[in-house]
Amino acid sequence: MLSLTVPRLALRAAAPARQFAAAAGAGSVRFASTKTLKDAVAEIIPAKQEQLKKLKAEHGESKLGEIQLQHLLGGMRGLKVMLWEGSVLDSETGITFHGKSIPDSQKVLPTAADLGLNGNEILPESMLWLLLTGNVPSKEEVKGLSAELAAQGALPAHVEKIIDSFPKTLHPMTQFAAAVAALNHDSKFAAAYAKGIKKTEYWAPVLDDSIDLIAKLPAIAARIYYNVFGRGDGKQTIDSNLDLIGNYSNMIGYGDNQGMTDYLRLYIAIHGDHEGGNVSAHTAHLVGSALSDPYLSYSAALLGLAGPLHGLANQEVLGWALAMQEAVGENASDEQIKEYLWSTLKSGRVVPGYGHAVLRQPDPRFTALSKFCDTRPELRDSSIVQLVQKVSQVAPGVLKEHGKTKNPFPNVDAASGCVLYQYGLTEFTYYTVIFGISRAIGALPQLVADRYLGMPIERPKSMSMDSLEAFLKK
Ligand SMILES: CC(=O)SCCNC(=O)CCNC(=O)[C@H](O)C(C)(C)COP(=O)(O)OP(=O)(O)OC[C@H]1O[C@@H](n2cnc3c(N)ncnc32)[C@H](O)[C@@H]1OP(=O)(O)O
Ligand SMILES: O=C([O-])CC(=O)C(=O)O
Repeated sequence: MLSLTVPRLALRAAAPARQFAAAAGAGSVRFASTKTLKDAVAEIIPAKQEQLKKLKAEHGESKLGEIQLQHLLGGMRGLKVMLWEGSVLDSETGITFHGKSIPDSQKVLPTAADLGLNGNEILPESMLWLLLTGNVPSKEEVKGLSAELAAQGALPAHVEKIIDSFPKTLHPMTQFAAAVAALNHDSKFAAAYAKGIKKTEYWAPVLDDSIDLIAKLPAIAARIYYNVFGRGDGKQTIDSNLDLIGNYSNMIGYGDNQGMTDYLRLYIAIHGDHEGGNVSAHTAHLVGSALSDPYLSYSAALLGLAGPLHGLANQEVLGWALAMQEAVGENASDEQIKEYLWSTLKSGRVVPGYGHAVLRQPDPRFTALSKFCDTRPELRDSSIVQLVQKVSQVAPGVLKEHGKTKNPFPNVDAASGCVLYQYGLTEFTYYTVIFGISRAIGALPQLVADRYLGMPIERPKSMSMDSLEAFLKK
């Protein structure tokens, strides 16, 4: 890769980006299509700030909807109350990342093969670049980003010690969130804030911290896996020529399994962002609005992801499907699946992996993961993958008849775990940790945007029932 150490300003072509060079920090710069992610973010900031200014000036008092009591009591469903740049979720067509659907992204984003690596799936680095900048990166840019992440992937000793001190019985997500929070020991943003950095410059150390955190997530996750389940290399070795997930797959002992490594790339790329209102993304944004650094903000997000109605559902799905398999045998008929679904519903539990707060059609992420299974004989022939796919055909009818859920179709969590299981990663209390590596790729770019857009501390108004009654009487 071409890389020259020259003064950054001398090479920068776009005039509006110059004012951000100081915030981006002096250092080396790569020519043309090998610009760094930080350069690429600096370039888009002036236009983004201008867009926000114009929106405020022209529409500051425009209505975006009406707030009814049912919104306050119903988890604020459908209220347009957050700015989120990376992705938008449509209830019928699903997620788009800067306007690109999952199939669009699969067509244009650099893959493992594009970087000369084994595998054909999108690299999460490519998705991260798209989410942060709105642009499709070149292969060279992705390669540069992979190298940057590999260079920062090793854990500080104090974090290793903290992870090693946890009892094996502590849920992997609790360990994950605690280890991520402890990385804030070295937060560049927290240190810069303590020294009095200007508000207009916040975004640069927030981006530095975000990249550093994403770089370290695989090693944290792999160390937890090793400590709790005794699997993986135990040392979290990083190969500087590999992509983020190639390294992660090695660390957890799957480096020789191309199917699993490629599945992890796809999984982590498409679980990254699901607009802003979901519990994990919203939490990162909320905590970040208090100017807590990215490590603290993302640690809080992980604790939300660990809930069974959100990310933990993928763990729940596997446990539920295996219990069904145990109860009815390997080749369950539609009738047996129906009966099992009804027994779950009648016992007052939710069917994990089904329903969604926004989507009203099958989740396109479920479709993408199912398509991955269709292309691989080892997955096509797997009894657990087949069972999960059969359930996805039977459950919507049962859930419609049950008549409660607004969306009877599978969400992403219905599909994600069975592939891990088939590849031998059978410890399903670990599954949400993999989701947690991914969600950083969506939640952290918005923290960077929040800071370059100067978004304020989030503080909605709450009401007691008495104050609501008094208000409504008026
Ligand atoms: C990555 C993700 O986070 S994707 C979601 C992962 N979570 C799951 O798969 C867990 C199962 N699904 C659910 O619990 C829900 O569908 C959620 C949490 C995803 C969405 O919740 P909501 O927006 O409140 O759903 P909805 O408005 O359709 O709920 C209406 C009723 O249907 C019920 N319902 C919703 N989904 C299901 C389901 N899968 N099984 C049984 N009942 C359900 C709700 O519990 C609610 O019942 P209630 O009126 O007695 O409280
Ligand atoms: O959008 C949601 O509410 C939940 C979800 O699917 C996600 O966060 O990926």
